[in-house]
This record gives sequence, C-alpha cells and structure tokens, in this order.
Amino acid sequence: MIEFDELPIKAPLPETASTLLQLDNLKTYYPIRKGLLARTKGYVKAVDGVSLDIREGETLGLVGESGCGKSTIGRTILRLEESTGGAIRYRGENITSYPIAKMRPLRTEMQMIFQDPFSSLNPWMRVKDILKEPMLAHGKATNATAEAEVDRLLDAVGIPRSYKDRFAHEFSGGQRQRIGIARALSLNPKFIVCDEPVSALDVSIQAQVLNLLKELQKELGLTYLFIAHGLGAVKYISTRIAVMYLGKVVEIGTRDEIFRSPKHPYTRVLLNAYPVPNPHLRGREKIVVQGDVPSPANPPSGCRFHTRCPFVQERCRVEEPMLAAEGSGGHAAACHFAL
Ligand SMILES: Nc1ncnc2c1ncn2[C@@H]1O[C@H](COP(=O)(O)OP(=O)(O)OP(=O)(O)O)[C@@H](O)[C@H]1O
Repeated sequence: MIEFDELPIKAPLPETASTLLQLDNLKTYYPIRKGLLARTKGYVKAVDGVSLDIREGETLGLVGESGCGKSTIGRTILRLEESTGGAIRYRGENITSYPIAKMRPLRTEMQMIFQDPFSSLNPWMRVKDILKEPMLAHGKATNATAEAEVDRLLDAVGIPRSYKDRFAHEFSGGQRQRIGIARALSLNPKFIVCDEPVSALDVSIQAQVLNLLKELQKELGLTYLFIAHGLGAVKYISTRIAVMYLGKVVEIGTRDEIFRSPKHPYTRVLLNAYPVPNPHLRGREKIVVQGDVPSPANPPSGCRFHTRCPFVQERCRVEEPMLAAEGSGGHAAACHFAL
C-alpha cells in the first residue's frame, strides 16, 4: 500500500501563472421552507462570502468538514446551483448570470468528477455509450467519429479498448472512477471540479487514481479544484490549499505553507491527523476543539470558529476576521490571532 506521505511532492506553480477562475465574495444560500405554503423561513448559508482565485494549470485543494460548503462552491462555479451574491469570473469574464445559451460552450470547458463512481454512472449503460453521450449532445463528435474518440479516451485512462462494450456495473470502483474521468475528458475541458474523487475508493486504489489525475493534468494542461474532507489526498495532489469552515475560507496558501506553517487554529485541527513536517510544530500541543459545528442556517457572530476555538478571546465573538494576506506570498488566514 502506498502512503500519501511517501509519494513525491508536487512543486508549486510560479506566482506568475495566470488566473483561470476567480470567485469574488461568492454566496450561495439555500432557502429553508416551512408550512403548507412553503414560505421561506430562513437560509442555509452554504457558501457565505468566498473570494479566491484558481490559476491556470494548478490544483487548488479545498478542504473542510462535511457540510462546510465545498461541494456547493464546485456546483455553483459550474452553474448547477445559482449563486445568491458575488461573482464568478472565468478567464476574466463575469459568468455569474450568463443565460443558458451563453453558458453552453463553457459547459464543455468546465467539467466535474463525482465522489461516488457507483451512483454517477448508469450501471446499465455500455461504457462506449457513456462516453459518446456528451460528445454527441454537444456536437463534438458524430456517430462516425465518436467510436475512435471512445478508444482515445479509454487509452487515456488506462481501460482496455476491448472493454468498451461492457456495462458500467461490470467494473470495480477504481475502474468506474476511471470511466467517470474519461467521461469528464470527453469534451476536452480546461477546468475540472474533482468532488472527493477518491474518498469512496479503497486506499490502495486511491493513489492510482490520483496519479492518473496528475498525469492527465500534465498532458492536457488541466486546472483542478480538488475537494476533500481531509488533507491526505490534498497533500499529494495540490499546488495550493484553501481550508473552509462553515461557508467561509479560513486559510489559503501553498501546499507547503499550509503543512509547514499553518496560521489558523482550525487548519491545525485538520493537521492533527497528519504528520507535520516542521519539527518546531511537531513539538507543539495538538489542538482539541469542543462541541459540534454550528448550523450554517444560524452561524455564530464574529469569527465563525470562535465557539470551538481553544484560543478564543472577546474580540473573536464580535468582530469578523478578514482573510488578510501577510506580505505578497498570498498565505492568508482569517484569524485575529493567527498562529
Ligand atoms: N440542495 C440543497 N438544499 C438545501 N441545503 C443544502 C443543499 N445542498 C447542500 N445543502 C446544505 O448546505 C450546506 C453545505 O453543503 P455542501 O454539500 O456544500 O457541503 P460539503 O462541505 O461539500 O459537505 P460534504 O463533504 O458532506 O459533501 C450543508 O449544510 C448542506 O446540508
């Protein structure tokens, strides 16, 4: 079994890489409806003011506990959810309110790989039909050319061409995820939201799928938003990492900055589960949080993490900390008393 920590570390991209995607104070709220008339009684603030940029050719890892809003960010970028506020810019263009027709060409450039390869593929469809479907729907291939495209895609993800007539249910989890990746690639995307693509797989298979994603990124110049609960896979694949808590990004930095010198207490909590390479940090006490994550329908005042933070001060209860960058490096933490 390959441990993520043994795997080679990816070099960060130069600061000069151009921005592919920019989120500016993005908000996505889900209405809470109650009563016979289904009146809106409040909102689940799943994403509540997120600003970040994703640079061309990088993998931005997005981590945080279940329910903190990671998938909602991915789905909002792809316009599968409507945003409540803020802006999404793709190649500098504000696409937040693009009508469907204007979004259509962009849908081929932006794709998603899902967590569960068992539910994201129709088990009773043949692999070749799964792969042909998006190409035919978007006019990227004809019936005559699609077959050759299927072969090319199967080669790219390491599935033998001879398997193309098999049904999706005949494949293992790892193979299905490869087929899911091939389907995402079928439209020649530039940007892929990878929503926990390895969490449902056996650990022994996870590294293989991550390696495949890295190889494809290099070959095809792809940009990834890689969503995960924990830091294991993210450490292996990410160029930079954004840590989310209750609808907000609380820390962002290069992969090494996050692992070697985390600034936010919540990032330290997530890191407790992993070996910290910096010997100065290793000696420090592990941070223990109390209580459960508060509801995103009624987030705490001030710093959202204050109800669980062992370092809480009066200021944290009343004043919301901003995600302020120190220097020009871009390593930033939303904490009044950043570590
Ligand atoms: N369609 C929806 N309608 C109402 N609430 C939703 C909807 N989708 C998500 N939510 C809520 O929004 C919040 C954020 O959910 P989201 O799935 O984005 O979190 P996540 O960090 O991706 O979690 P997980 O890792 O479990 O997928 C959660 O409280 C969730 O219950």
